[in-house]
Amino acid sequence: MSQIYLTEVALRDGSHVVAHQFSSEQVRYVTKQLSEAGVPYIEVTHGDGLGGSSLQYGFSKEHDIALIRAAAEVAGDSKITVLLIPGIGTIHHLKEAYEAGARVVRVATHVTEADVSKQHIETAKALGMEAFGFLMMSHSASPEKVLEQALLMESYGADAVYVTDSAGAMLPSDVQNRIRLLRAHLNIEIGFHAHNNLSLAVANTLVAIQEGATRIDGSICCLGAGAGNTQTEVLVAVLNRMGIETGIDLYQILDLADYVRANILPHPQDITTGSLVMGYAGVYSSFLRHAHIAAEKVGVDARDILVELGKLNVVGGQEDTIIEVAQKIAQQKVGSA
Ligand SMILES: C[C@H](O)CC(=O)C(=O)O
Ligand SMILES: [Mn+2]
Repeated sequence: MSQIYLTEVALRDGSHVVAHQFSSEQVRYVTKQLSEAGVPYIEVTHGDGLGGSSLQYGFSKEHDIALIRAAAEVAGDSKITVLLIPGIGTIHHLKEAYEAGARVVRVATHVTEADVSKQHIETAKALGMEAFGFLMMSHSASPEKVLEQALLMESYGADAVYVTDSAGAMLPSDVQNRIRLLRAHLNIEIGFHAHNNLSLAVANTLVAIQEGATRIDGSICCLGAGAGNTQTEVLVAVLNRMGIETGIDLYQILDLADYVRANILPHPQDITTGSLVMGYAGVYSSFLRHAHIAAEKVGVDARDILVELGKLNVVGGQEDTIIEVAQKIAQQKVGSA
């Protein structure tokens, strides 16, 4: 079986969990340990990507560029990766990130909107970066639609395309159908990004690998939005047992997990009722914290908000809808009392 290349996403997807309050010191320490453990790709950005620090998504404690620079200083042989959602992040942000030391970009679009990634992928390639497409909310489109959109990213010059289970809603058969179809038709590598909202992240990741994905995301201690991602240290142990090469040292990654658990995690990354309902209803994982805040503000059940957001097929970038939905539920409650 081919070598698997892991991207550690705790310093980006985990940014949602810490309300985007990572400091340069934390980023420097974690990046150095990840690099020494042999993790090849380390993603460092605001949870919503370059330019995400805003009223809509939450302000960062420190500028993305300062965090990227801190990581790049200690990254050794690992590559610093950034996430960019066109419209939130711009070409200007991408060039700044490159100058600060980022060498890989994942251009993330909603699964039906790959056409907006063209300019960003082409610019990244012109800068000499690796450029990957990242199709968010892939559970919500048919395998054929995911393939159509992945082919667009390939035609723009992407080096790989990720099937992204943003809501942690995919069943193993959903992963199998999508990765199998992509593997049969793409000439570039395929990646998979999971969320653990239904406790399926490791299992789904193994299905993706079995179907030919060679680029996998993990977050140490599950430090990612919702219930977190595929837990890096668990995945490394499982892949070791299966004889699949990752180049990552198990004991070093376990030591770092102990550090992150003791010093960074604000709370254990359990599958809470909120995150479980997200997987069940197919809601974007980074909405969890916003839904809890809206529920408390308006005095309604966060689960009702999440179920309604699932029905509305709300996508990333529509965070302002969360409070509107909460208010509507509160009004309905008053009306029916
Ligand atoms: C901006 C999102 O948090 C990207 C991501 O990690 C996902 O869709 O999942
Ligand atoms: Mn994610």
